[in-house]
This record gives sequence, structure tokens and C-alpha cells, in this order.
Amino acid sequence: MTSHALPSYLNPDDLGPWGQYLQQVDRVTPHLGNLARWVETLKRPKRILTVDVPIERDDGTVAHFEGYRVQHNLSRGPGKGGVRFHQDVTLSEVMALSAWMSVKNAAVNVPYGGAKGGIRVDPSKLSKGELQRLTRRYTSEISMLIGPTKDIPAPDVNTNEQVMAWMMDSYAMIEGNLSTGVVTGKPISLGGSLGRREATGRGVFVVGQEAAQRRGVAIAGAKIAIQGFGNVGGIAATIFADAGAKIVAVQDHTGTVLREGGLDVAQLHAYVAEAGGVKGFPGADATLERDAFWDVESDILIPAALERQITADVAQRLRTKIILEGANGPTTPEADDILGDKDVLVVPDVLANAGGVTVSYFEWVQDFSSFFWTEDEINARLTRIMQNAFGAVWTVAQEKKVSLRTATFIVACTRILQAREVRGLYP
Ligand SMILES: NC(=O)C1=CN([C@@H]2O[C@H](COP(=O)(O)OP(=O)(O)OC[C@H]3O[C@@H](n4cnc5c(N)ncnc54)[C@H](O)[C@@H]3O)[C@@H](O)[C@H]2O)C=CC1
Ligand SMILES: O=C(O)CCC(=O)C(=O)O
Repeated sequence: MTSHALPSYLNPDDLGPWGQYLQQVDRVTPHLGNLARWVETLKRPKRILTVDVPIERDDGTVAHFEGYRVQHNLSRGPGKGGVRFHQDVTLSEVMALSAWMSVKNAAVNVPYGGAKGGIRVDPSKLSKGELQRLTRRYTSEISMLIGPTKDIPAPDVNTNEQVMAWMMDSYAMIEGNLSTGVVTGKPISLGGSLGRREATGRGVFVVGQEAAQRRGVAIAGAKIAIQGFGNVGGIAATIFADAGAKIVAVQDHTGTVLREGGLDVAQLHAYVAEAGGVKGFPGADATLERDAFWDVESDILIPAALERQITADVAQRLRTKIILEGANGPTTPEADDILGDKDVLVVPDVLANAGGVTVSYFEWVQDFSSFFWTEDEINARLTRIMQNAFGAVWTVAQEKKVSLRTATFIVACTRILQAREVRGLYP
């Protein structure tokens, strides 16, 4: 007897990120052969934890925030994936982000399942003390799920090395041991890895080089537009600019700045550190209305902010040759189809932004062995893994005549479901 009745918390008509992920799974299913009988596994997160996170505000009042940790799939190893603090975090979003982690970790073949966490909060409205109390309470509430061999969080939107240090310390207080391996993306002084802060942007650059070479685009002189100037977009901007590309437009949550001849990325970083965003940058030729960002002509577009930015309407308007998805889930399935018809090469999130988790894996390995590598070693290994993953996906895409997204899902879901099958279901 089989039952495919959905658990009550899963909406098959979800119109948010989870629904977007389900459509991506439907596209890979015909390519999974006999493993397709296991595909339902991918459509149901293994574990979902929703937590209430109360904190005492500086003014003495008590505030409550909703937090989540979702472990999507653990067939290939412990859960792994970041923690997001953002006012728009929803369970649908965290479920999708955890599922994309399963696919990403399998695509670059690091020995992890997929997980993700988040709190619905605008951290810019909290003092540093409130942020620390929020992080510590959240860690305590999810402590039964996480651990160095169970589930290992890391930074995502609006979380950073300091937040990871507080998470590690809170967990260590509960466990009574050092526990550096419980989170990655930590400060170097606390078992963090050289190169982790830059790793996602560097990985975007490595796959960007591979894609550009196959599309006959020279990186030197290429026009690049970037949405998001944080950890991923900001570092990618620096590395591409250092390689001779022109960063012609940058958009963040404060505004959009433009310079035909290329923005001075170092000056833009210095300005953002002071001003809190790109709006008002004096080194720009012009500023744009938010929506006009998508009309800027470029050779390479890097969405590096949030999900569902490239909709069907945006895809129709885009004038670019290559999209490197630094963000998770920036392109809807309808937009994917339009971009395919327009022959725009989309390097999907689950491949393009996998550099971060790859160096997180290096950090975890270094913490276990208490033996730390040089930055050159880390960058060389990262580059090799990203190039090999891109090459394998490219070959599948050519053979099966599918998009790079579906090809990445073919490679990754095959690995996940093979592990699921060989483990078996019986006690
Ligand atoms: N940090 C990491 O290692 C990894 C992050 N990612 C993904 O990359 C994306 C960005 O993450 P991070 O750079 O870490 O976050 P971050 O918090 O460092 O930066 C986020 C950036 O997005 C901008 N932004 C926010 N809302 C926006 C909006 N509505 N329009 C335009 N820009 C907006 C912010 O101003 C900021 O510049 C997310 O999708 C994240 O899941 C993916 C892999 C690893
Ligand atoms: O470094 C990690 O463990 C995960 C980073 C992350 O959240 C992501 O790749 O989306």
C-alpha cells in the first residue's frame, strides 16, 4: 500500500519558493530512471522545527520572533546550510532554501544533506545586545537538532561571523565542550577558515569564467550588473573587477547606481561601510529607479540578493548573455523558460553559489583535525571543485539537451536518491 497524501503543512499549490522548488523537481523527474520511485523523498522535508524566540528588549519589554530550522534531506550526511535573519522569512522560504542546500551539497559532492534556518526579524531594528540575545535564544531552541555530526549552520542573509561565534558559544555552553564544528563561517580566531568569507563570491567568479569561456565572452572588459552588494555580490564585484570586468550597475536594498565605464568597487565598498547602502554613492554617473535595473544592458548579470527577482516579466526585458545566480532561488521557472528561449545561459544557484558551502566543508574538516590550511591551498581546492562540478553539469546538459539547472538537478538528485536507496528504509 502506498500513500502520497501530503502532510498538512505541505501545500502542493505553494506559490512561494517551496512551490518553485517543487516545479524544479518535476522537471528533473523524467531524467531519474528507476530512482524516480524515490522522488517523493525530495518533496517532503525530513524535519521541520518552528520555534518561538522571545527576547528582552533594551527598554524592558519582551518581544517574540518566529524562527525555523528545516532539515530537508540527510541521506548523504549531516544537515548543512545557513541561517537567515530577515523580516520576510517564511516557512515556505526556509523549506525551499533547505532543499536547495540538499541539491547544492550533492552537486559539488560534499558529504552533507541539506538544511536551513531563519528568524522573521529585521535585525537593523535591534541593538547589538538584542541581536546577541536573539541569536543565543534561537540557538538554544534549535539545539536538539544541531551538532557537529547532525546539522551545521552557517551565515546567510544578515548573519555573519559574529552571529556564528555567538551560536557556537551558546551551543558550547549547553554541551559543555568547545564544539567548534557546530557552525561554519566563524571568525578565524575561533576555528574559522581562511577564505570562507570570500568563498561564495569566489565560486561565482570561477563558474563565471567557465560559462564565459563557453559563450565566447571575455571577462576583461565584460559589462557586469549585480543585484546585492553583501557577502556574495560585494565580493564577486571585487573579484570580477580585479579581473578587468566593468561593474556597470549595482543595486541593493537602498537603491541602484550606474556607471557606464565601470564603478570603482573599492570606493563603493568604503562608501557602503559608512552609509549602509549604495544609495547616494558619489562615484556613480546616475541612479536608477528600482525596476529600471533590469533594463541595464550587460554581458553578465549576477542576482545576489533574494529569491524570485527574475520573474517572467523581467526575463522578457533582460538584455544579457549570462546569468550567474549568486542568490538562492532568484529565477522563477517561467522566467527560466523565457531565458532558455532567448539563449541566455543561466548558471543556477545550486551550482554557482556552492563555493560558500564548499569552504564551509573545508572549515569543518580543519576543525575536526585541528590542522589549518593556507589560503592558497583553500582557494586551489575550491577552484578545482567548482570547475569539476561545472564541467560535469555542462556535459550532462549537452547530452540530455536540458538547461544547466535541470542538469545540476540530474547530477545531484541522482546522488541523493542513490544514497537513499542503498541505505534502505527498514529498521
Ligand atoms: N553568504 C553565503 O555564503 C551565501 C549566500 N547565498 C545567497 O546569496 C544571497 C545573498 O546573501 P549574502 O550576500 O550572504 O547576504 P548579505 O546580507 O551579506 O547581503 C544581502 C544583499 O542583498 C541586498 N538586498 C536585500 N534586499 C534587497 C532587495 N529587495 N533588492 C536589492 N537588493 C537587496 C542587501 O542590501 C545586501 O547588499 C542570498 O540569496 C543567500 O541565500 C548563497 C550561498 C552562500
Ligand atoms: O556555508 C554553508 O554551510 C551554507 C551556506 C548557505 O546557506 C548557502 O549555500 O545557501
